[in-house]
Amino acid sequence: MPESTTTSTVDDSVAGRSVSGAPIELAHVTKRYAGQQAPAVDDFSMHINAGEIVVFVGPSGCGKTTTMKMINRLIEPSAGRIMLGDQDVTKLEPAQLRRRIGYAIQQVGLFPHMTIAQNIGQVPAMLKWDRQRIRARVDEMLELTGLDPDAYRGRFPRQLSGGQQQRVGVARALAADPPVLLMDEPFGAVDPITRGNLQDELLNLQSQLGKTIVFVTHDFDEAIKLGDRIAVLGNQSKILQYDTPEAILAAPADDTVAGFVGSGATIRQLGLKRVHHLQLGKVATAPLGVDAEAARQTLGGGKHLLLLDKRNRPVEWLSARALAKATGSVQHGDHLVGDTVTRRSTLVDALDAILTEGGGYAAVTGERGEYVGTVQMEQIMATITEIREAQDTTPTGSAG
Ligand SMILES: Nc1ncnc2c1ncn2[C@@H]1O[C@H](COP(=O)(O)OP(=O)(O)OP(=O)(O)O)[C@@H](O)[C@H]1O
Repeated sequence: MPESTTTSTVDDSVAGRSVSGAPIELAHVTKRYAGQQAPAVDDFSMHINAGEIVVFVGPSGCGKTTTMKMINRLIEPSAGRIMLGDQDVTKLEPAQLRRRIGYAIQQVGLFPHMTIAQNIGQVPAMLKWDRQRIRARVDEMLELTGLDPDAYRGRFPRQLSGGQQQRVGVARALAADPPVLLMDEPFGAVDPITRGNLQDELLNLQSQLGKTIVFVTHDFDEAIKLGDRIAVLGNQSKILQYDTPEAILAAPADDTVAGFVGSGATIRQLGLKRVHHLQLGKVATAPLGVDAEAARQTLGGGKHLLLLDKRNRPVEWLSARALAKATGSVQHGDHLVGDTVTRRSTLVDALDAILTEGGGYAAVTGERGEYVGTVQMEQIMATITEIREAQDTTPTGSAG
């Protein structure tokens, strides 16, 4: 007798990553809005692998959001079929669909009169989980998205920064452990530094969770950073190219896609490389409150001392010049650490952080924000030179 195979959606196609997501299949999907001549989405077909992040990128009004919202039936397709694993989404009950598909959007959409815990626990509550299980899940989700449960579960949305609200939005979308996550410009409304951090956190989370994620953005650099695959869409959601970021950058399918890749191609290639591809450097570090004389010995001939808090997180830079005048215990540096990167950050993020910091390098932090090393301007410049040299020797059109 053949061994029974489950209809489990686990797929090990994403190398080295655990996968809990389900594949999505869109077949000949069309959307016609009432009163519109042309369809907003015209005969769209796509297979999305389980456990991958697929980014829809394209000009405003091309149909990205409409296409995505048909997957969870916030918009009903006019024609075509959408399968989630082996289930036809049009045949699922709305509650079942919400459990299977998490949803995070730019406007976040947290309920202002509900606490953070109530917001995150909303779908589990709808699914009638018992209170203890909801409470445990809320705390787990807050931890996972980098918010201290004790500090945040009882707060209201207005008591959080924009970036923290986005984290709660992601926590809420993940609360019922759906295999699929739809994200519509979820980081669109925050400043560039917070945005870079949220992107890093999403990648970190995804490496643990392996969901199937459909992500909509206008921003091609965001697509390169997050996407296992990018779908470049034209009008009426026509798929101009659907491939890995590397393949699209190396060989854009047509002039429109090439226009997206644009003249900043070298910088964009830099967006494919991550900090973990580089050997991290070191600077002298010392805890806040260090004795000035001991700090001078630690610094030796270095230009800057990096001051760390109790949890080894970088907080302030202290220049050799300022340290020379210091006496007693050092409580402050001469400028705050403005931006840091993680090993998952791209070299574009690293370049940004280095320019923000102004000293020729930026601190790299680990999973809990602790200092692990530095990335230096010279390393970025060397990588740019390598990319340019490779471009000069790669014949056009070859996907290297
Ligand atoms: N409810 C609606 N009724 C009629 N037309 C609509 C409706 N929603 C969207 N459209 C039209 O459908 C097309 C696709 O819109 P959609 O919001 O999917 O595009 P998009 O690529 O997500 O745009 P953006 O990047 O600006 O958010 C647009 O021409 C839009 O005007």
